[in-house]
Amino acid sequence: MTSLTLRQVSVSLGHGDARTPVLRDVSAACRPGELTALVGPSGSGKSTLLAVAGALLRPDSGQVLLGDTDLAQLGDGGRAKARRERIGYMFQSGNLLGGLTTVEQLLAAASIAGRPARRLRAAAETALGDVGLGHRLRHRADQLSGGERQRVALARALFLEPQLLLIDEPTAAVDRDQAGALTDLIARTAGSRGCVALVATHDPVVVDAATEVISM
Ligand SMILES: Nc1ncnc2c1ncn2[C@@H]1O[C@H](COP(=O)(O)OP(=O)(O)OP(=O)(O)O)[C@@H](O)[C@H]1O
Repeated sequence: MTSLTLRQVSVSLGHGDARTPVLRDVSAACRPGELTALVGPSGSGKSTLLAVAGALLRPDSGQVLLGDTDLAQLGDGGRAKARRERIGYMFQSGNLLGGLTTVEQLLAAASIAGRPARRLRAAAETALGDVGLGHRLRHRADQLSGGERQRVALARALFLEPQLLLIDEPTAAVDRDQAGALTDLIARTAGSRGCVALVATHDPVVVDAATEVISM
């Protein structure tokens, strides 16, 4: 199983006078199979850390180890491959495609990742069943509630079996009951799949369910 280790990661963002140090020598470790909560005040750099961990942003210095691979050392092609093959994202807005059904959302992600989408329909339906959406396979994203959209985004992130699951504020748009259910689902999935789940959050429900907490 693969862990995520950040060693002395520093990142500055912006250009010229607006250039701002956002992460300074951040070190952290996340174990596979566990939910790790990433907490800190607004603006402390949680989303930036997720972007670095997810090979979306290269740090100015430091190591970002996914297993033995230092993502900070990879070129653009290597980082794109790592994103496609090893990392699943669930970001705040969900980023679903309005005109597609829930099943098609997952198949589109598979296609983008270069997987044979046509052969994965049954697996997509199972993944949606796993997040409690087996009765919403033909609904389009714009016909779903906020919580249902979050669950589609989670199913899509998990569908391609990533080693690393990065999640930004999963419970921001849902009620308490749904927040609990979604958090359980993430923790259980990380446990059963053995993937790292790193979750940026302000929500005590998520923090209580986490085995590790990283404070920014
Ligand atoms: N392109 C940029 N140029 C300059 N500064 C930036 C840029 N993007 C983000 N920042 C700054 O970096 C800091 C960290 O932002 P980030 O989004 O990582 O924080 P966060 O902890 O996720 O916040 P929140 O909880 O509000 O989502 C903020 O102070 C922000 O203003």
